[in-house]
Amino acid sequence: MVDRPKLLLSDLPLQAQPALSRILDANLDRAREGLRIVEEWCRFGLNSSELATECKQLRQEIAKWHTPELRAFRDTLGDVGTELSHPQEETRANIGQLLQANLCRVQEALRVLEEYGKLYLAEMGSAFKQMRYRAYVLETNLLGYQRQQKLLQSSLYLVTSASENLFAVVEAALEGGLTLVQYRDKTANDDVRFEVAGKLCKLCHHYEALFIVNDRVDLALAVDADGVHLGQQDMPIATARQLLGPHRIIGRSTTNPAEMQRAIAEGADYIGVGPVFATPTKAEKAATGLEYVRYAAQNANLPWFAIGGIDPSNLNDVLSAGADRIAVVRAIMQAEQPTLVTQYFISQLTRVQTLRNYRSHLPQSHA
Ligand SMILES: Cc1ncc(COP(=O)(O)OP(=O)(O)O)c(N)n1
Ligand SMILES: Cc1ncsc1CCOP(=O)(O)O
Ligand SMILES: [Mg+2]
Repeated sequence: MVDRPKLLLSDLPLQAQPALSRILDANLDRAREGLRIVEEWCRFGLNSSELATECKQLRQEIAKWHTPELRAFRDTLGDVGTELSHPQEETRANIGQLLQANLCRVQEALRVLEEYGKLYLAEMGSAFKQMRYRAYVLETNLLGYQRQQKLLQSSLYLVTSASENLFAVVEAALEGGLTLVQYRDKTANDDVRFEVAGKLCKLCHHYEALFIVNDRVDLALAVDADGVHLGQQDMPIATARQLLGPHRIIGRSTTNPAEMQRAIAEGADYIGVGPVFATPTKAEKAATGLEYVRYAAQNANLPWFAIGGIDPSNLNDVLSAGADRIAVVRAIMQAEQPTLVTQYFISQLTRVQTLRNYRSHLPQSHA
């Protein structure tokens, strides 16, 4: 038996009853529909029973307030607002936008229910205020979960270098299927960095790729990036976590097992492993060689990216040493055809990941 609150519609002035009921009815519908749309993605897109359950519980709680008394005033034909829609409602560029739009719709509807609900029944206002906060938490958790999932799915990481064709090259790589980009510019002024990072962030999000900022937590926050990459000389992970909150990604560079273990203990979401080979992009850092890649393959229990001097000609050596994720600068930033190089890297990385995954499911005697 659903425990329905007792509504006191008859206590209201007569002329206000239909309008108030229609507002509540329409917004109860709106909130429930929006949540259903988000729930479907949590369930089928993210396979997250936790997030899907939260959507469902919120929906069910809202449904308790959707009484026959309220529905009785529904007058769809007489609703002057059914024709009104914003052009943005007609198109959704990607899942991120679709989720954002529907979460926003849910939060707006909950706010309307909170305010008009107070005229209806005192408890309704406070009940919907609680639900509105739950919707905010849901949004943050969903965003964080999406980021971690995307990170796990990313096998190729483009770290940018200053270039006249920066946006064209990054877009070409995104066209090739790239899902993880780091903005790295060691020399530009802050005003330039801010402008470029903001534009790159938008570009990456348009392609549903993650956007990470090198070194600078403040810049990452300023442009609403998905996270930050910190080297051994950059700020401690714990401090960055405090500033960025629990749902953004923090990466750490490592060059040896001790740094790797420390980064894991400190709560990094991923690590860089290298420079594997000597590279002019990071000339001051000695190469770790493939030995450290082998160590990472055996010991790292978080996503790790082999980095440093990797290109199509030596990719196989890195993969044979156990890597299944790589990060590159020059191989894409200086490529004549960044889309093709990206596609080549991703196809090779996917091949080894599929093979290793298959082998890991074989009985020991066949592996
Ligand atoms: C994925 C990834 N790994 C390592 C690094 C290097 O970071 P850091 O040691 O801080 O050096 P700079 O990039 O800041 O010169 C990286 N950026 N990305
Ligand atoms: C930033 C960084 N950190 C370790 S190696 C490296 C640069 C890698 O650049 P490239 O792919 O051009 O060798
Ligand atoms: Mg750094």
